[in-house]
Amino acid sequence: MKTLIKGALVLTMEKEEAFCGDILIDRDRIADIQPCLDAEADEVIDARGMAAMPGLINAHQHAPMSLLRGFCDDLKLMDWLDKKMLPAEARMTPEDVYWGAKLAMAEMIRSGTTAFADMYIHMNEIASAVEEVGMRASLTRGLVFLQPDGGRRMDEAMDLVRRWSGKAGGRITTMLGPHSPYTVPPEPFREIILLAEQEKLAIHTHLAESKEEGIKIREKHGRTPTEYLHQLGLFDRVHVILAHSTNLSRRDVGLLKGMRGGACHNPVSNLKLGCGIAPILDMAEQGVTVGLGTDGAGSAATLDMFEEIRAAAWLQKLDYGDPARLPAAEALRMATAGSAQLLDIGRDVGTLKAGKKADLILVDLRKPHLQPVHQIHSLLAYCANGADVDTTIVDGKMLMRGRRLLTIDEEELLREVSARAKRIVEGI
Ligand SMILES: N[C@@H](CCSC[C@H]1O[C@@H](n2cnc3c(=O)[nH]cnc32)[C@H](O)[C@@H]1O)C(=O)O
Ligand SMILES: [Zn+2]
Repeated sequence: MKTLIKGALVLTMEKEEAFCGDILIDRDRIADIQPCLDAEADEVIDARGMAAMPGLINAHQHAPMSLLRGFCDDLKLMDWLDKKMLPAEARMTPEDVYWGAKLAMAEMIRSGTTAFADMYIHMNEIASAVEEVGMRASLTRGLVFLQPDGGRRMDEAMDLVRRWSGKAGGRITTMLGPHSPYTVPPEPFREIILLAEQEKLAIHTHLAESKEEGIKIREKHGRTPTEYLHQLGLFDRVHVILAHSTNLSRRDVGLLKGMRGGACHNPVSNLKLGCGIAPILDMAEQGVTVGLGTDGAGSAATLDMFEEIRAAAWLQKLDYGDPARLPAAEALRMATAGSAQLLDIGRDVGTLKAGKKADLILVDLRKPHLQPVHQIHSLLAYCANGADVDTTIVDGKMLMRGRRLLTIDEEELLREVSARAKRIVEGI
């Protein structure tokens, strides 16, 4: 199966400049990108007036939390989590999680996201939904060690790894997910790191999201959350995704130097929960990879990565009082190549290049807010919204075309989620 995309404004993210050109997709991979291709193809997409760019990659998500969107906003992080999210999650059945994950994927595909990293429960259902829908995902079972559970969570974590690593034609990968410094004590954290080393798995965790977390960890361990994880050996032994990394001192940033993986910045969630501005430019200066994510829709509100790109840029400009900080092209790079590196799939996705997987989107520029086209990076970073995405392709397969979802029955989806969401939050 060959698809030829004709006449797009192509932003490869490999080269600085965009150019008008054609993209040939052969099965799951990009076969060629040239100003003009005269190739045979089973399907030709007329992409004149559209920008083609790598699919956006959401490097930190709790997909089924879409069922909890808008149910308890404007609360402090720890209250939000302990009093609202955890009780609601305790009521979620595996089927709820399946439909919640599908709801999130419908929104992600509609807004140009092609891959995501997820940490949640009932991972078997999330993996099945990913397999069915056609997205790419790095999945982890979130591990919280506040009460003894007889090893159930760890068993589920390894069950996910054994069952699903490399499945769905390689679209699904897995990691281990110790939730955070404040929910995982030193002993289990050490064991997880050891297991990750032995099994060659990466780790996905939350770090230093709120000021309260800093106070908690100092009381318990006499150090900052970053020092705590550093002392456990996390940064020099395995590939890690560090979600948030909001409250980091200069010294903390120094401790990340040389780490594999990097930080996933979630600016909208940080803004909404009043958590602070992550020092992502300091991290990047130390050679630490920075990617972008939304966090679950419970905290972030939407899963539109264009909002994150914009918020990331705005926050750095505001923080430094300097509009030259985090220019448009760099913010776009974080949401594509940066996040791809965090998911450890940078060889295959994150830029458009012959030989790489065909994970890409077409953004329709024929709209008043996206004209005229002086500077395509600026338009995409500062003016575009998820709703401007016309076509979403993952692994060479069309998941949305002309804004119509091709692998999800939206009517059925909306029916399922409204009844389930109501039941889950009743009385909380
Ligand atoms: N609660 C699960 C394990 C954790 S899954 C991932 C967890 O992260 C939680 N979560 C979502 N967003 C955030 C955030 O911003 N900070 C901290 N935790 C979050 C989410 O509610 C979910 O409980 C259990 O009992 O086994
Ligand atoms: Zn999170």
